[in-house]
Amino acid sequence: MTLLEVDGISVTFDGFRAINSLSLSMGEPELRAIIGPNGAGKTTFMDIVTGKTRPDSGRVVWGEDNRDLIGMSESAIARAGIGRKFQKPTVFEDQTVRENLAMALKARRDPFRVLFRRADNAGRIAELADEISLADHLMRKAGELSHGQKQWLEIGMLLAQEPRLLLVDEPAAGMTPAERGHTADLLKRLAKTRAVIVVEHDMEFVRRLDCKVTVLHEGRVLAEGSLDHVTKNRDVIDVYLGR
Ligand SMILES: Nc1ncnc2c1ncn2[C@@H]1O[C@H](COP(=O)(O)OP(=O)(O)OP(=O)(O)O)[C@@H](O)[C@H]1O
Repeated sequence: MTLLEVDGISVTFDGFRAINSLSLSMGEPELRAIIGPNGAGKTTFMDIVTGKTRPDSGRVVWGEDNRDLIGMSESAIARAGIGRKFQKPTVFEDQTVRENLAMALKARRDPFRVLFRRADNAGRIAELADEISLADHLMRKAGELSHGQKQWLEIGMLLAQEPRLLLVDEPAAGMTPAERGHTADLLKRLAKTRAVIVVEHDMEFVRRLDCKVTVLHEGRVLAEGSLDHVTKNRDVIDVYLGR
């Protein structure tokens, strides 16, 4: 089913059109990589979907009841089920992995959870830690983790919110090759039950994701398809070679 339908959005900053009639559709579940040269509009696209930037025109249609997200606050969009992972990890370094995950679970405002006071928080923390491969690190301070582990912890904290769509910005940046492989596997696993959009420059990483790729250029979709398909596209080659 279609979870997110971005329909003809445009944004202009001081006369410069950063997003130009961009349309894109995401299924649930689906894993999608968004690539594109610097300034292509990838960050602005995520800013629009998460409510940080309001487009001048177009619609962002969400979920079964076709709700238009435009005009909704960032927090309302997060509550509707869209989680965003920024490039830099923002975990609480002085807290343990367990405490970070517990805080993220507490932040989740689900009326049913409040009503029934779910006693299985410890169980959920264990599940989350397992999912992000930090089960053996629950008592460590987040500040002691490697860069990759911090990124996974933050993904775990987002998962505590049970998002239906996860936007992940350059997850492979700064990671060791082993961490990159692990992160690709994690994202592929997560995308089996939800929608995951990964914005990434590292083509080797995108190849490992083995998913549909959307190439952005000058604020619009230049090509879409498998990585092999888009990298054979003449327009894509020209853009990447700067011709
Ligand atoms: N708030 C703003 N004011 C003015 N121009 C902006 C603003 N935000 C983005 N832009 C411009 O819009 C264009 C798209 O930027 P954006 O950051 O979305 O690209 P990107 O694909 O994420 O690039 P990168 O890969 O370098 O992160 C760029 O030319 C950028 O300079």
